[in-house]
Amino acid sequence: MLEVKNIEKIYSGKMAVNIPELSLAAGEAVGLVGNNGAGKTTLFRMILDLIRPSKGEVYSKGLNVAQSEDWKAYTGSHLDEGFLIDYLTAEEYFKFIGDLHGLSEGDITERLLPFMDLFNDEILNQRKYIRDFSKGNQKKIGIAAAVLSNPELLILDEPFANLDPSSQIRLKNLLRNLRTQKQMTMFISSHDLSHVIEVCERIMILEKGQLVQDMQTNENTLRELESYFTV
Ligand SMILES: Nc1ncnc2c1ncn2[C@@H]1O[C@H](COP(=O)(O)OP(=O)(O)OP(=O)(O)O)[C@@H](O)[C@H]1O
Repeated sequence: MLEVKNIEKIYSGKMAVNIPELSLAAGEAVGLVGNNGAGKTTLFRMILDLIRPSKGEVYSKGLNVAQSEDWKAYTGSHLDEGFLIDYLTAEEYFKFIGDLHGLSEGDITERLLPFMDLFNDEILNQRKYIRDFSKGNQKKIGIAAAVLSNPELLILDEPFANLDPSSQIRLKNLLRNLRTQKQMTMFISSHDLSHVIEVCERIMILEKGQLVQDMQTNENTLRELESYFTV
């Protein structure tokens, strides 16, 4: 589904990302963990062609993301609130995204149903612009918009950040359901080790721009990660 080949990103002479090889199979859910500044967002930005690598290429289903637009039709992503249109209401934004994918109002309503628990009556019918929502609620809007098109590939940067504990658990369950019901391929970065392990069957550790570990999740993974990050 996704292949990264010999990718490098250099900022002001400093290597931010340096990954010779990385691939995600269709249907796989992969968690990306790493300390602040490890390069997670930079990697996602290159995968989504939001920034160009200094060297190397990203292929989505064999298409070079820098040379094709076709991958955008089956890719959903939310990296930060910059993805949102903050002068729209949540409903207007969902309609905008739905229109891009040819969805009717009925389709949008139906596809938002699994988000009702997560939305907690604080997102729809609020008569306010996205810019006036809390950071956590903006994140919920962004994640729902990313999932709205029922993408084959879903990329989320720190989806659990800024969410209260109940919302984190609801989001975790929602992502797990998307995996099992729709076989969505997922690439998710997180500082929340326990949640990301529960959603993803494979975990990669990024350190100073390099992939230093790539492991299948099992009952020991949380302990292994905690000991890795204990300094
Ligand atoms: N536009 C930029 N200009 C210069 N340096 C940048 C830029 N974007 C990122 N960097 C640098 O690249 C490195 C990786 O940053 P990145 O934001 O990708 O890390 P991250 O793993 O997502 O961190 P965090 O967990 O704090 O969000 C950092 O050293 C950062 O300062």
